[in-house]
Amino acid sequence: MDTGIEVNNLSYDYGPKKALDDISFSAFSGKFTALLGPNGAGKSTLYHLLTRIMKLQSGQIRIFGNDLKKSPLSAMASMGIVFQQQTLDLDLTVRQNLKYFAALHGLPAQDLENRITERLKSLDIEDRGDEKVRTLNGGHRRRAEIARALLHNPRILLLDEPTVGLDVPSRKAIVDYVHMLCRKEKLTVLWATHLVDEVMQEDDLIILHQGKICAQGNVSKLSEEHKCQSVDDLFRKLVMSGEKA
Ligand SMILES: Nc1ncnc2c1ncn2[C@@H]1O[C@H](COP(=O)(O)OP(=O)(O)OP(=O)(O)O)[C@@H](O)[C@H]1O
Repeated sequence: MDTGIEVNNLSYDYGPKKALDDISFSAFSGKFTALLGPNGAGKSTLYHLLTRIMKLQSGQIRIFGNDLKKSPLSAMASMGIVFQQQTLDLDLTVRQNLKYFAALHGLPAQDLENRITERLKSLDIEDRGDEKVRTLNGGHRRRAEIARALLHNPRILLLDEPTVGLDVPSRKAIVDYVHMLCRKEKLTVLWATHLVDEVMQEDDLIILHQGKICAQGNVSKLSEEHKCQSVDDLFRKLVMSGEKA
């Protein structure tokens, strides 16, 4: 199993506020790694460092073995990103948004229409392709953003709380789709959430709390080790009670 993301001894502070405190973890190809943490745990800070929106202060990030600081372009080219805040242009159609992204990233024009169609089909929104994003509901907007993030066939998909504000069926559809995609395309998925029901038994889990990792590993193994029946139990035990893994 290839290591898509390797984070070593990463710390980040906003002045006196320590947002990440010496965290280390790996995320692997073909694995859905859930980064679970309550509000303020440090999830967005980590995503901003992984996507180079913010500069590293201390620690190291490797993307498929390459230091993100030393080889930023190849690392970034292998990433698809879905941010917490929606970033589609509401007055463009779904297809226009995807084409604009392709142009910005210098993707070849050849066969682009077909590739867009394929991605929209796989997310079950092909019929909405020529509609302005403004007319779409939150779930369909999110699917369009995922289709866009996958257009350049990245090996890593980073999603920062992608289901915030969605209703339960839309949430479930997106969670299921990304799990399926992860298996099928052997993607390294890092999925930040504060919702325990988005994590499945076969996933890898990182529990982040107040900038520190309180547990990490395969969900089934962690549940067994901590004698927990569910991710919810595990989260309560480790985060609420402050027990260390
Ligand atoms: N620009 C900033 N200046 C000062 N403190 C900040 C800043 N951004 C984040 N923080 C603090 O750093 C900590 C981690 O925040 P971060 O946004 O990374 O957490 P999060 O897990 O993504 O939370 P949320 O789910 O609410 O977005 C929090 O205590 C937050 O208040």
